[in-house]
Amino acid sequence: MTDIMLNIENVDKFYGPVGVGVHAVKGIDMQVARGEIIALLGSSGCGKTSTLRMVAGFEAVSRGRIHLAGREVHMLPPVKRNVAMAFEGYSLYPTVTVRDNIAFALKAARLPQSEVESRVRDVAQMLEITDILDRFPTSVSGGQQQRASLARALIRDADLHLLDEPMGQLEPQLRTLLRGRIKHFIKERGLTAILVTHDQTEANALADRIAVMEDGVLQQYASPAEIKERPANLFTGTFVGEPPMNVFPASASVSAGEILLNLAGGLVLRYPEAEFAPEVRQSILSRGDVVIGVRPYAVHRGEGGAEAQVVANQWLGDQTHIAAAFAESTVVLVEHDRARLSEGDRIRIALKPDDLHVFDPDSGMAISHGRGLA
Ligand SMILES: Nc1ncnc2c1ncn2[C@@H]1O[C@H](COP(=O)(O)OP(=O)(O)OP(=O)(O)O)[C@@H](O)[C@H]1O
Repeated sequence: MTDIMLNIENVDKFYGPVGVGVHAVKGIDMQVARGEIIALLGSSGCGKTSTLRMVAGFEAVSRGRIHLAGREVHMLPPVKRNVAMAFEGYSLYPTVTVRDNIAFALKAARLPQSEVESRVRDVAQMLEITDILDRFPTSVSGGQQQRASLARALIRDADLHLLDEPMGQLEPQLRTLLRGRIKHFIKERGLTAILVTHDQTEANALADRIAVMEDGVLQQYASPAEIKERPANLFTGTFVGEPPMNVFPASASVSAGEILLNLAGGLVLRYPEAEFAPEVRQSILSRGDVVIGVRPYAVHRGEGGAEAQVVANQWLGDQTHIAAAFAESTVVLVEHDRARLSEGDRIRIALKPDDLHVFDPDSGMAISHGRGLA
């Protein structure tokens, strides 16, 4: 049986009166296992910070319940929840050194001095802030303050660690280095952590599971690989993945043993019926109108296929992004080598059944991924 550390049950957040105010979080259900790292990922205003703050106790829960480590906590004040939190604006105490800021909770818990010292040393080394430990917060940079705040949270023995955009102010190189170290630190100590981020690279690199949010709704809660391979709906399909998934409206029909996907501009993709499982065929054909999605890495140039006309070709140093006019829209392809293509060149592109994601155009829900049902 999984050991559940956090259980968020049907939680809503209204700013203002329930049912009337801003409905920032809508009926979220989420469980986090002990030792798991979760990323709350979504665009600005999707409700991630509100969710985190309700778990921490800084915002009241409008509806629903939250259990942490077997205790019902949603009515408890923050100090009674045993949660450690690092977030922007959660300022360090200006009158004590960075070292004393980081050590504060451990000293308050009366841990032996030698243990406090060694734990501060470890976390400071991990976050590359050893050299500023004896300075005061106002005399260090924003990025250093952010790491000190992160250290202060990570050093604590808490049931849950909440990290809100913990690396937002750091240089990309340092962020890449620290991501790996922070993950190792959390895993080595068996901590349970929720990270809020709008950076999908960070979510993919750090998290065991990603909770994708949009418009206050939990859109999908799954491992990074599953979200990429089996997006639950058009939103996650197009939000997660860089460059984003290509999507095209299509109407599906069958003719002479072939499935036809009729795209805009009279473009028709043809597949032998046997390329799709019977239940997938039936599901697609019964709807007729669908949206098909294909990841840029899965679009291949070659013989056969459908024609597209290059509108842009960019070499990014390690990969090429090609954009081409296709089905009265644009298709983006990623290739690993430099492509000798100019604007206006005609290419043929193939979309394999294995790489097609099919969605319901009304609900946005996934119908199939590759040859199997969603
Ligand atoms: N105190 C508040 N009063 C009224 N509305 C609020 C308040 N705080 C947040 N909101 C609204 O609730 C919604 C969700 O906000 P929230 O801060 O949780 O989103 P977010 O995904 O964390 O965004 P960001 O990444 O920009 O911080 C937004 O529409 C926001 O304007």
